[in-house]
Amino acid sequence: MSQDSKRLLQILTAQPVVPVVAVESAGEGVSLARALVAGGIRCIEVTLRTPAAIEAIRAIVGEVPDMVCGAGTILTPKQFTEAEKAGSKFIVSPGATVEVLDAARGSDVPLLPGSATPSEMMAMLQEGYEVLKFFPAEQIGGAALLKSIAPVMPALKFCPTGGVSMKNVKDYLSLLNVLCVGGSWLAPKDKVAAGDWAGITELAREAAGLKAAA
Ligand SMILES: O=C[C@H](O)COP(=O)(O)O
Ligand SMILES: CC(=O)C(=O)O
Repeated sequence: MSQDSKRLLQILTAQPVVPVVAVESAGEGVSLARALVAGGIRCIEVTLRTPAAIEAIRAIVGEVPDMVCGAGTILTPKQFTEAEKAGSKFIVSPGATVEVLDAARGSDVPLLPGSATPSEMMAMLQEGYEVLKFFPAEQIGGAALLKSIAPVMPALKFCPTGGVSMKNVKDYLSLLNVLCVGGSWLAPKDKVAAGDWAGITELAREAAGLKAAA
C-alpha cells in the first residue's frame, strides 16, 4: 500500500495539533502521553531522535490505549520496520526517499511523507500520496506558501510542522488544505524534564480547543 489516506485522515483530523516529541525513556513517553490525553490530545508523534524512542512507542501503544502513537523522523527502511514492529499507528518522515517509499509500500502502516516544494508535492501525487507533512513549514514559506498550493494541487492536504506555535497556528488552521499542524510546543523540554505533567495537560487543553477549517 502506498498510502492509506482514509486512515491518515481519521488520525490527523481527530485533533488540531499533533505533538512532535523526543523522549529520554519509555516511562517519560508514557507520562507525557497520559498528560496529553488528559488535555484532549489523542495523537502523538514520537521521533526517532533519541535512543529511547522505539521502547517509548512500544510502551505508549501498550499502556496508553487512548493515545494514537506514531513514529517520526523516519529516515531509513530499517527505522520504518523498527517503528512498525513497535506498534506505530502511522509513520512520519521529514521527506520522501525511494527507499522509505518502498518500505511503506510493503506495510499496512500509513506513511505521512514530508514535502516542501511544488516539485516534491507533484512527485508525491504521482506516487499516490494525498496527505503530506509540510516541513519545515515556517522556514520554507509558511502559511502563505501552502495557501498558494491549494488551487494548484487541490487534492493535497497537509500537516504543516516546523516553527508552528500558538502565535501562528491559526494562520495554518484557517487554510482549507490543512488538516492539523505538528509541533513540539506541547512538550517543552523543561516541563518534560521537571515532570510538570499538569503544565503539559494545560498546554494540550489550549491546543485541543483550536479548530481546523479543513
Ligand atoms: O517535525 C519536527 C519538528 O522538529 C517540530 O518542529 P518545532 O520544534 O519547530 O515545532
Ligand atoms: C520532521 C521530522 O523529523 C518528522 O516529523 O518526521
